[in-house]
Amino acid sequence: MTGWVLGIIGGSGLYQLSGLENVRRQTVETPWGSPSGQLVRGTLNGVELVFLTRHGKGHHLSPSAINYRANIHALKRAGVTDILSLSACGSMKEELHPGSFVIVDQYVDRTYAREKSFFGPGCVAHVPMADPVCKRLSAMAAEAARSAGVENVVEGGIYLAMEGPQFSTRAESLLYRSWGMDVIGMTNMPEAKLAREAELPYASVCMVTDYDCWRDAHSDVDINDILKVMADNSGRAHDLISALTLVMSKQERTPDPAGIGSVLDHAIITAPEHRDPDLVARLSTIAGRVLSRG
Ligand SMILES: CSC[C@H]1O[C@H](OP(=O)(O)O)[C@H](O)[C@@H]1O
Ligand SMILES: Nc1ncnc2[nH]cnc12
Repeated sequence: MTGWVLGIIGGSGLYQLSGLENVRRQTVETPWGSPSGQLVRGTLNGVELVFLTRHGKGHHLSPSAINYRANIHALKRAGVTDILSLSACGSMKEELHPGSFVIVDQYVDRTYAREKSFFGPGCVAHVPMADPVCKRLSAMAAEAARSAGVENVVEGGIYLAMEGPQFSTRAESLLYRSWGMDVIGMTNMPEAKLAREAELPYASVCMVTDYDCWRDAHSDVDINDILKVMADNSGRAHDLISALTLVMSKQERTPDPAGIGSVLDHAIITAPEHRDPDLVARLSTIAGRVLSRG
């Protein structure tokens, strides 16, 4: 064992992991409600994995209905050290053709109907989000994607997170393009923000399924086309995960060099005597490390 416990959040088209050994399923509840489904634990290449399907069994949760706080809490409670997200996404750039894997490194968050923080009245925290993903895990994921034979692996890119569930209008799509966005999806926010609050390094592999609707009116994004491309992508996503665990199995985990694991040290600004004891209790898994200091 090398200290890595990899949490995997599987998005559209990635509903289970194959090849896991010693599989255990856990139904968990959290102070924020229920996660999307059971946690599936097991080992791959000797590395402990905890898998969660983002949209739940049979894809019954829309992006706005996903309980992102419960998902991140459940993974933290399960002892994961790092989170890898796998997502379907639309492309905003000609060169990011369907089948490309973009390891995004920035976000523009346009979602508005979701709970975005574990903190709130009675315990306020402001964590840094300038670099929203873990550089180390992203680089490892990119390397793993290349060894899985993905033809176009792109390191870095801006993900526009939209509320959905409807796809964008053509005017919106053209606007996001003019902003320089690379890919578009509906789920990585507030997931990445919550992972940061939970002091968990997060990286996101975005698998391009379509050109949204900016490019060619004859091939506007369509859910059936997305699912066909995802079916192709999911084999490579499995190979990527396997390659990533192989690297992890040979490398002892050290704390994230960017300090993500201690980001709450200076983020909580509510004076101890003004903290809401109920919220503090709900925060014990996420922030107990610092809140217990008083
Ligand atoms: C099924 S296409 C739209 C859907 O797919 C993406 O979800 P995920 O990130 O979980 O793969 C996208 O964000 C939308 O929610
Ligand atoms: N074009 C698109 N817009 C938003 N989410 C997506 N997921 C996959 N393709 C998408």
